[in-house]
Amino acid sequence: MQNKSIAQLAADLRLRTYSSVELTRHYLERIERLDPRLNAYVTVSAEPALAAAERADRALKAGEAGPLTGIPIAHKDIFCTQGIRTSCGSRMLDDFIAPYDATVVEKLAAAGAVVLGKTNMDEFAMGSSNETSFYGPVKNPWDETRVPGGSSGGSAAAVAARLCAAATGTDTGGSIRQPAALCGITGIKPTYGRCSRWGMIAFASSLDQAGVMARSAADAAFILDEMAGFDSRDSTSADVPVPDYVDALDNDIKELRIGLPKEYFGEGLDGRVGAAIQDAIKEYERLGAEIVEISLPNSPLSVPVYYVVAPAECSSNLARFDGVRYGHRCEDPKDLEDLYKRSRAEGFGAEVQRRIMIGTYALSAGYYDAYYLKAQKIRHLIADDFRRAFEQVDVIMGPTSPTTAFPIGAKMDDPVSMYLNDIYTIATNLAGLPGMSIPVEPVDGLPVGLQVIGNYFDEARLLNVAHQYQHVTHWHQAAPAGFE
Ligand SMILES: NC(=O)C[C@H](N)C(=O)O
Repeated sequence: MQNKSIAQLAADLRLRTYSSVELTRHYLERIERLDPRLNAYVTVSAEPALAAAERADRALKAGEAGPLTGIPIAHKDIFCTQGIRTSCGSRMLDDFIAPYDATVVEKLAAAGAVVLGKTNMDEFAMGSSNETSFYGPVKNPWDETRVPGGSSGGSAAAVAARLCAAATGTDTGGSIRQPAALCGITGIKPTYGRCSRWGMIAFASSLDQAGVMARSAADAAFILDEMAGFDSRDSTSADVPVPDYVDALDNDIKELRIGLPKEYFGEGLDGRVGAAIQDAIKEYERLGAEIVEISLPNSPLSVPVYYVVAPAECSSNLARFDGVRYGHRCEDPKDLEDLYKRSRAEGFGAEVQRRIMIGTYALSAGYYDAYYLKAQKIRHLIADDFRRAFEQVDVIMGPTSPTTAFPIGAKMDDPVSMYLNDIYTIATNLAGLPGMSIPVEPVDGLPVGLQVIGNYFDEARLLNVAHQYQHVTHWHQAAPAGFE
């Protein structure tokens, strides 16, 4: 069952080949048996999952089922779930149970999806390897000595290891696409504002966006169909009509114009990863696409710009965790200042503390113009590069990440080399554009992701372009040994 697509699972559920309760028990059994190897889940919510599966079975019997009714999924532990702990990968929220569901959670529940549990992640989504989690690193199912990427590493590993049919993720600088690439799955970060951020714990609010991690573009389309849309509770939510993503999958891609930014194929890119990407692009040429060389001249500045803007917003967003209202509170504080200081020092891990300090510094009087304001100006230049590129091409392609999955521990002492994992993904967030990662031919048995970037609100085209590749290749179907 775990290798079937969402469309196949939905068809089986309708024909009563098995019930949603049976399917849910099957996944729960796999999680119990296999997840101790991976640490992909922080919380498994077996009881509510089985109750939701029973409701789904009743809806299926009554003929009231939608495409996701009874399909078991997982949520990144950054989405608030009423009654189920939401830790955000942090000691700060180790015992936090939200009194409400995030809009994305609410929408998927309304569509009948069953939630198996909450997936591990880098603390407050800060990281590219899942090693900053308070709950310990996640292992990559393709090689358990390596990282799964991050910050949505638990979701990526759970999808790759068939411990759920699909999962939610969030992407601030690459957190859906990079782990999708490193775990050999399909991930889509929609346009900023496409999915509601309400109830999604904030890291950098002008960049954060929810999206989908699945085994194929078709599966992702089914989930995004239900997740996307305007939400009046999120002031940055986009009031733009949502097309039917599943309907668009089979569109013809002949004469598709693909832009290859020269900056994405230069120094820093592993040669064999680059060759795998070039092979995938040749496949697109065989499908009738036209290749255009383009330039995104300001994209090399995206990592430094991000590491001013994201920490600045993080330092402001994370100020709310003060030990007073909710979150970790230190024992026996002497006075209010002691309460703040110790609660925050004990509740936040090293990477989160580093970002709060960088952000506070960048926003402080006297430095604001030199850092934050300058970064915002360059952010506009980066967005302008894309605007010009999309006058010439329909989509942009390149590698998602410069290397395959690296060994656990390899980059933890060197934050800059960790940050460079997102060299190809961050510009998309700064511009607010949608991006995807899809698996291509692996290198030494380790997955490689092709990144596809689209114009604003062009998710339907991204999913269509990815689906057409997956129609003629089988990389997305490969399962890691031991998790088939
Ligand atoms: N949240 C993200 O998109 C991940 C990015 N690597 C970061 O550490 O900020």
